[in-house]
Amino acid sequence: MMRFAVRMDVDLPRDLDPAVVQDTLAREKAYSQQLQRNGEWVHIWRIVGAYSNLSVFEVESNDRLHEILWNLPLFPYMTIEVTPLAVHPSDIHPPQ
Ligand SMILES: O=C(O)C[C@H]1C=CC(=O)O1
Repeated sequence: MMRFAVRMDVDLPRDLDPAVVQDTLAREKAYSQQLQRNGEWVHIWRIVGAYSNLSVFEVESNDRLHEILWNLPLFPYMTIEVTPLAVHPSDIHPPQ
């Protein structure tokens, strides 16, 4: 398994139809929660003071992470930064 920290910054256009915004946010929540249930989206944290999140993904490949991110309903309105992670040698709770 490969682990990644992903920062997502959301920037919704101010003139976007409110019905489209509502539908997109509902689909984004369902999509995110499904991936959390299946174990690929391990953590999601709000970044204080920003319409942004910091998430950790555990996936089988770069291609799988790309597929997940590409299919985010909010993808057209996001800037995404991906950081690959390795286990730290000082971690007293290293992942299995
Ligand atoms: O609110 C966000 O950070 C954007 C997005 C990521 C997951 C989700 O449900 O919404």
